[in-house]
Amino acid sequence: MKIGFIGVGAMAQAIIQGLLRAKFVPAENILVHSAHKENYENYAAQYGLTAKATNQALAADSDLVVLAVVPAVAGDVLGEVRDQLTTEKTLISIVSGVSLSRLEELTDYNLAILRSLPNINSEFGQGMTAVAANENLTGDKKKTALALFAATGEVSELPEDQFAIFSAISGSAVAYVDFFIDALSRAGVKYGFSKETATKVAAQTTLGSAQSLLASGQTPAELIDKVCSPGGDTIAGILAMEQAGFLNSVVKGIDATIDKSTGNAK
Ligand SMILES: NC(=O)C1=CN([C@@H]2O[C@H](COP(=O)(O)OP(=O)(O)OC[C@H]3O[C@@H](n4cnc5c(N)ncnc54)[C@H](O)[C@@H]3O)[C@@H](O)[C@H]2O)C=CC1
Ligand SMILES: O=C(O)[C@@H]1CCC=N1
Repeated sequence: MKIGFIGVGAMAQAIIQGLLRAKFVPAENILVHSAHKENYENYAAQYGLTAKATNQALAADSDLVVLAVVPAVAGDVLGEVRDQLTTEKTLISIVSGVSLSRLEELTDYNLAILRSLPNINSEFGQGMTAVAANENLTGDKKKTALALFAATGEVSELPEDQFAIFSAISGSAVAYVDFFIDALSRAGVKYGFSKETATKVAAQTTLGSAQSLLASGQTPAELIDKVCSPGGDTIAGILAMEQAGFLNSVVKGIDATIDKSTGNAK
């Protein structure tokens, strides 16, 4: 099986690294093409992938074609490869905000298509990907397309009308969680920790907290209560964070993300 990536930017590279890590297919069965020859050729050479000279050549030689360009060029790129996307192939789109019906309109109404929204943690097998299949993607073809993302982390089938919300609290939220880790780390630096130590402590604490939350089956609020000793330090910190608007600032960030991805941003 050959998997071709149109676009080899940050997200495509994370998926490719996740697939290589999981040995999902041999490296040479991953085909790549993007806008800048020197970038995709060097990347392919570095990891033993196969560089293709054009989007058409890539699509013609791939069983699964992963569309991994920014939304603004997705229509043009699909127009370019429309003839090569024959119905024995599967198209996987990771493009935010482009619906299955739009993808069908831009290609072929008989083509099997998986719309997905991965996150960058796929690189280390820790991804969280939402998927929605069109009605042509069934049976073994569907199993294979889902297996690609399962090789890089967790996968959840979701109705398309929830994709923008998912994208905000997963795809984009990787950045927001890192923003929080950086804030903790800077606070450590304020009190004299080196940035390196503070970041390691903050990141491991975030990782451990997320793992404990998932393992415990409890709600975040229940775990917060366990840490807040009566009359203790943590409740003082929680109240000060709330006074500064922590919860609302997070929700406002998610509102802005959803507005931007649904075209409602001012
Ligand atoms: N970065 C992330 O965490 C996530 C990104 N996405 C989606 O992934 C897609 C790509 O995003 P990034 O990787 O962040 O962007 P990026 O800017 O890092 O990568 C875009 C890639 O597309 C290539 N490209 C541009 N025009 C092209 C053309 N005509 N033919 C072939 N390749 C072309 C560029 O050379 C580059 O390799 C977007 O649609 C985004 O919505 C989805 C979930 C998470
Ligand atoms: O920022 C973006 O537009 C993409 C979609 C989700 C994560 N990155």
